[in-house]
Amino acid sequence: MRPLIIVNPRSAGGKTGQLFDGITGTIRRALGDFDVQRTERPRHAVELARVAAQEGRELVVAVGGDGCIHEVVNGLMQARDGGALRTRLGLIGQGTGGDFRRTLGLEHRLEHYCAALRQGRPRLIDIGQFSYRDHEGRPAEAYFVNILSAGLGGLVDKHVARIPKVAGGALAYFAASARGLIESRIGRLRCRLMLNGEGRELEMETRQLTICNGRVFGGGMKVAPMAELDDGLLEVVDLGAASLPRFIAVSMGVYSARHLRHPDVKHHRCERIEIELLNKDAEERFLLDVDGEPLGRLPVSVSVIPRALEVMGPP
Ligand SMILES: Nc1ncnc2c1ncn2[C@@H]1O[C@H](COP(=O)(O)OP(=O)(O)OP(=O)(O)O)[C@@H](O)[C@H]1O
Repeated sequence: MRPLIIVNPRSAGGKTGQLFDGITGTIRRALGDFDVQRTERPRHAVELARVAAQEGRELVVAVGGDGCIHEVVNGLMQARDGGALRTRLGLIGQGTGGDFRRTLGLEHRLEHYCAALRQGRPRLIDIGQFSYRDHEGRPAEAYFVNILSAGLGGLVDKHVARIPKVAGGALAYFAASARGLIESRIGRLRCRLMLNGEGRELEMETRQLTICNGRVFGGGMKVAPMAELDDGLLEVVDLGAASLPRFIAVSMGVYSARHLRHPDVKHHRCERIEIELLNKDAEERFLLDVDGEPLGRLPVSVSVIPRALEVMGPP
């Protein structure tokens, strides 16, 4: 069957919708004939990708930002649960963040994306599976491909989603981050980690705990440079509970991965982690950021599914 291209026309502040027709010729030269579906609403890409995999398509390409990739991965994984195992994921990054493609080693240029689709190396990568509470407090389950975090990141995402991006994505992120920082609360967490069949329990105070399959989040922050997409492991990075000025200094270090040498920052490794928030009064401000999307809140239980999905990486 022909590849399906799923386009989020709203990504990159709506630029993708305007630009896509202009790049179809280049994509066709790389892929041959394909079908296109544009998303009509949030989470529509989950449905489109699931049906595409159930129909037996060999390749589904996400054209959009990290949110679009997240949704397509969720659709492919839902289909995989029903036995549709062989659909590969391809990427043409169009969003503002581009965090997942950085771990994959894909440069943000159309010819590089097309080369990966045409002659790329299919990589079998791990996928995170998690159960959580949605914004209304109802139990829910989903998958992530890059990074799930609890704390400040989810609060920032919530504000990003509410700020109109007319003034530009970067300004919206800056305003949302500033507001998130001011409102940020320290979470008192109880975590249970499993590695090689052994469990251990940790209590910690933190403003941000990240559970990483990929390396980069927040539009270029190298929070887990040690993460490998296919090692069957999750890297857990705790950014600590410092006062705001010190926490901001730690966070700035994440852009160059300097944070790992900071005494406030702790690193753990696991195959599974359960996280519970002990100070329930912080619940509304200690939120989940999942592949850049504000999905809900704690408690969360996360496990890695080793080598679950094939992705077209660079040649
Ligand atoms: N037709 C649509 N109308 C409104 N929202 C949509 C539509 N299609 C997808 N979305 C939503 O757009 C959001 C952002 O998508 P995406 O991540 O692809 O772009 P971005 O935010 O520009 O990029 P990045 O996440 O890399 O910064 C997602 O939450 C997705 O659910």
